[in-house]
Amino acid sequence: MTMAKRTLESFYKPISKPKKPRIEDTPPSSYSRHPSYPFPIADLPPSIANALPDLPATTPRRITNQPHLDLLYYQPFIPPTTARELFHFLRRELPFYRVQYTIRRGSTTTQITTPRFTTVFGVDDTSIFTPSPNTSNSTLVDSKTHTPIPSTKYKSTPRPIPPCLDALRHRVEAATDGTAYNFCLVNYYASGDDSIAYHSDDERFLGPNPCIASLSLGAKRDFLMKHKLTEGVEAAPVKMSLAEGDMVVMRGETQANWLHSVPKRRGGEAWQGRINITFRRGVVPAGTENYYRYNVGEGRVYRWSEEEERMVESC
Ligand SMILES: O=C(O)CCC(=O)C(=O)O
Ligand SMILES: [Fe+2]
Repeated sequence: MTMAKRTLESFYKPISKPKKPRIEDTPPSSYSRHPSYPFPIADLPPSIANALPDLPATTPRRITNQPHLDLLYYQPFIPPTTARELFHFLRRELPFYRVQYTIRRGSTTTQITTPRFTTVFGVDDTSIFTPSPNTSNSTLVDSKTHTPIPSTKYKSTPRPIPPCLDALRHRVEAATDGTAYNFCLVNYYASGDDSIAYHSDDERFLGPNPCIASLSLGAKRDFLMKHKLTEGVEAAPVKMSLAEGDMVVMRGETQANWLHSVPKRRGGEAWQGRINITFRRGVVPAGTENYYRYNVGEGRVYRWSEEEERMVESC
């Protein structure tokens, strides 16, 4: 075994002891458990939880200057210090997936790997998790009869929104005219190579004129919108540079008429990673199946490693 080299100078300097964290800096984390979670999910630390009642940080700008477009733009919804802390917290504490699926066109099948990490919590309007102060006890019941859901109702395993995201949901609901959201989808774009292609968020699952609230944390990325272009409609494309803490709410006829995307990006700060959280209200079981199929899938669970500074397979 070789001894670690020390410079001559260092022999005359006292070796600094690693700093012991002060008790008040590191309150013990509490965790929420549920049989559907791959591991317990931490609750928000007081430094973030105590900042939530002050949201939104600004009043939104309403954008309706294009046909069928109805957006609310908060710049920001969450102020910088809290947004930074929330970004690191969620990246570290949530389970993520890199979903693979195949698409069949005629006789050819193509294997697709979703070009970002995803995760989802929630269940559509026809079912509800029984409210319980302890997440681990909450079970799925019919939202009308309150009788237990038969295990055959869903192929997927719906998961209750963990308290750390539920607290955020309450603030977002209060800010968006009391819209009740029952789904929380989270995307993690690890670098500029990660993206989401042009799409609209399907009316079939969300009902007509759905309201979708979309929060950005971490690296700034472009959010592009273009009209689906029905005959005789002239609409200019929209480009927004979404910064940490910003929130865009898409409402009214927006989903029915516009597509949106986050394109791949060279350079900039994209390599630092970006989290996007969308809150939505699913109305039919098919929506639940679709969201779990494409945002959780059946593959491996990933978890952020502070040591390796990347998503690693969780054991
Ligand atoms: O990352 C974003 O800002 C958009 C995400 C999105 O459109 C989606 O998850 O449906
Ligand atoms: Fe979307």
